[in-house]
Amino acid sequence: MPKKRIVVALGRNAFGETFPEQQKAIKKAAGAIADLVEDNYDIVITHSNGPQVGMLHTAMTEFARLDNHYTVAPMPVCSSLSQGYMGYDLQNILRTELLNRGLYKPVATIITQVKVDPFDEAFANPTKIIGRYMSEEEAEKEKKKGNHVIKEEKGYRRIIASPKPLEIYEIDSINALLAAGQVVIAAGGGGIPVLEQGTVLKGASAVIEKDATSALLAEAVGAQVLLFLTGVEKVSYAYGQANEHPLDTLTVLEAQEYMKDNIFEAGSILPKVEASVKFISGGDDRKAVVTHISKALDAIHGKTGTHFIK
Ligand SMILES: Nc1ncnc2c1ncn2[C@@H]1O[C@H](COP(=O)(O)OP(=O)(O)O)[C@@H](O)[C@H]1O
Ligand SMILES: NC(=O)OP(=O)(O)O
Repeated sequence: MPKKRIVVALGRNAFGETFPEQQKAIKKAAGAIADLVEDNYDIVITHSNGPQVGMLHTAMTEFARLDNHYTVAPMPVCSSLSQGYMGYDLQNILRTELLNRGLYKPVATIITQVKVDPFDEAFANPTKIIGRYMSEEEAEKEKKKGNHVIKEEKGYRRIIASPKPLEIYEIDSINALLAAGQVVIAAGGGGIPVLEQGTVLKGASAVIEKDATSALLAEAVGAQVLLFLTGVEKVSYAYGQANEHPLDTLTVLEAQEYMKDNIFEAGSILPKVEASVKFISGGDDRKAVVTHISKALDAIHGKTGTHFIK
């Protein structure tokens, strides 16, 4: 049987928020990915980084404040750091999982830059939540540093601009590794946002929505399947309300109608719906599926998950 290509987008719950939590959580993700390797897929993994990039930026800013030998790390540098350490744990733990199953398959992380438009309206309208919950006092401090915050039920969060991903610069490297039969981890945290200035790529102070980049990545590697592994088994209609019902399938037309009616929550499930619609609308014989991280293989075999259809 010819091999199929799949892009697996791991959500926040695949990592936890601290280093020890991350190592534990990734074991589950590694199990899901190894199942897909055994199921004969060529795999590109991408992942969230909201909590991690926020933590890194706060930590690097504090170091710089405490010791003038250090300078503040700009947000795109923090994005690259998150790709590095999250990719490190993921490739390491996945390698072990594969070896324990008697499979030898190299796993490599690509530090990935993604083009954004300097005139993207998102730069004037920050929406992307990063970092942990903060107290009112901490939120005030962030505002004084020039950062943006919003108030949620459980506390305050930092928000940052989230421009649209336009192009993946390292796509040839990703495709070369895939062609060599390797598992690739790429475009973590939506990719490092960069502005093209002649021959220079200049990091932008932003965090790209990883669901949006996942669709771009799936297109660019010629994937047949885009799989979002998140915290729920299915996308629901009227999530959290009395009339909530999980959806086995969503046609493009239904999804578009529901999006027009604001049925899906921005910043969580909406970007997965948008990305799924974009991906399956772009070609034939494509699948986009949203499910819980523990249900990856079942969902791929059509036993659960929300399946987007034309
Ligand atoms: N309509 C919906 N259907 C299913 N889950 C929803 C819906 N609206 C909001 N959610 C919540 O959104 C979460 C997924 O968003 P998020 O956690 O931001 O994604 P990720 O797993 O990629 O980090 C789900 O686990 C669920 O808690
Ligand atoms: N970059 C990104 O979309 O991360 P989250 O999924 O953690 O928000």
